[in-house]
Amino acid sequence: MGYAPVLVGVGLAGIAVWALVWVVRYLRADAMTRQSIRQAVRVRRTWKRLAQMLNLSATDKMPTAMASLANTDGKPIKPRVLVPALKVTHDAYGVIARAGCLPGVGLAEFQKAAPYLADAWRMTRVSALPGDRPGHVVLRGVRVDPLITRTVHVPTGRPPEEYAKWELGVDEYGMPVFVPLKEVPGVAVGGLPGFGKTSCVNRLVCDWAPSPAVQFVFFDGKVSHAYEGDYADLVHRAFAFCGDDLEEANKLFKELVELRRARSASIRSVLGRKNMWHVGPSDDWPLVVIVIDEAHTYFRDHKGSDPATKRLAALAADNARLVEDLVKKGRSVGFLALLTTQKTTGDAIPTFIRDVCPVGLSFAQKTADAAVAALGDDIREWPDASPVNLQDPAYVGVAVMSQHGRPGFIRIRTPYVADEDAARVAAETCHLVRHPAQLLEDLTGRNVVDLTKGESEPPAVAA
Ligand SMILES: Nc1ncnc2c1ncn2[C@@H]1O[C@H](COP(=O)(O)OP(=O)(O)OP(=O)(O)O)[C@@H](O)[C@H]1O
Repeated sequence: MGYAPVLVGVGLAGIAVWALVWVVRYLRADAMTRQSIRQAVRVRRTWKRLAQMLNLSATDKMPTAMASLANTDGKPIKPRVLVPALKVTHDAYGVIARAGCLPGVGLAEFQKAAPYLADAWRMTRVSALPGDRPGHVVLRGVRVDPLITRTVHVPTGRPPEEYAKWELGVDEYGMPVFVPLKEVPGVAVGGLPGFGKTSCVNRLVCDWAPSPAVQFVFFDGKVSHAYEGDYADLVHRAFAFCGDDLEEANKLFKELVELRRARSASIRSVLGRKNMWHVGPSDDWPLVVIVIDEAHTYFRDHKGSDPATKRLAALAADNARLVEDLVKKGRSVGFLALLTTQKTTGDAIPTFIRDVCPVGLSFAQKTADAAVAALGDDIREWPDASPVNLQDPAYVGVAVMSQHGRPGFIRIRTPYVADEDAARVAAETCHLVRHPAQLLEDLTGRNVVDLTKGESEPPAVAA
């Protein structure tokens, strides 16, 4: 008994420290997070009652052994009402609650109750998703709509922890969205002008630029010279750049196809594998990211019978053939093509290229047909997610993408990357630029053109 005051004192001190931590966290949080903290407190406080009102509880009529032992007066034992255990955390957008399932109360019941939970918790939306462990669900409540909350991404300038992970932004529940681009040969990004395509690609370039295992080449169909356009700063991190000149583009595409063929011819002797992704990109064998912005410039059919127009038409057809080669055969030897265009219809990006790009992303579109061209026929079955609904200026920077491994589409708020930040990253990382053809020649001791002839196996080089 003599220890009781000490124990009470320790308990009170613990509570005081806990309260102090919370007060400091609350005071240091921004206005949006503070509101979420208050909401999280209310969600916890009202959960027991609310769960029962929404039929998210179970009744256990069988008395527990302890209750039976304690029941000495023989009165019937009252059934127990079980309420799912709830762990609530918060962020700037709202709350994240992890709930345990009960007999008869699972994911389907939580999904059914989601609109009522949203009303009770004063949220714009509540979603119920499978939890990270079996028998659990995650309830995500957002107070502000993450899709119309503009965000900014400041690139760290540090190499990415994982290769080829494309961090895109947050979904409509404020949860981070990323796409693994390992083993992906092509990405097609569509959307009306000024809705954020270039900014979205900028982010990828800025995030990956600090890694020497990635080399970039830019095609910008909107400008004649690199210093004029969106890539004026990023170009310093590229081993090659091409503007809207079809002839120059054709030459550069041809060089890239030569490089692709040379890599295919030598990959086994250099890397000891048939697929670069089995070992991952390296400083000597980097992932070659080919950004083709305003792609329609290079592939558009030119109609006319005069010699100049015929020549342009021939170049455009040849460009399409070359890019098809890079997308269809480049994956295993470390090529990734990122094509952006305003309308991903067949006249802008030939369907034989677009249809082999496994990842498709669309910013706002004007018509349902343009949405189908960008995202496939399935988008007709998900009208709520259609990029046609994103034409309001509030949705600049919002894209639609098909869900990986699940039916349906997700909408993503991509962040804005300021030009100054892109310039900073490019300046800090420009010393990492290497021409992949030169790197291959250093590895094999042979010229890229000789390698593609394949008359004999190139000399073996240690991986
Ligand atoms: N994610 C974003 N969040 C907020 N604003 C953005 C975002 N992305 C772009 N913007 C704004 O929209 C403008 C146009 O963006 P961007 O150049 O990326 O569009 P685009 O779709 O590539 O257009 P175009 O087809 O004409 O090249 C930017 O200058 C910026 O002000």
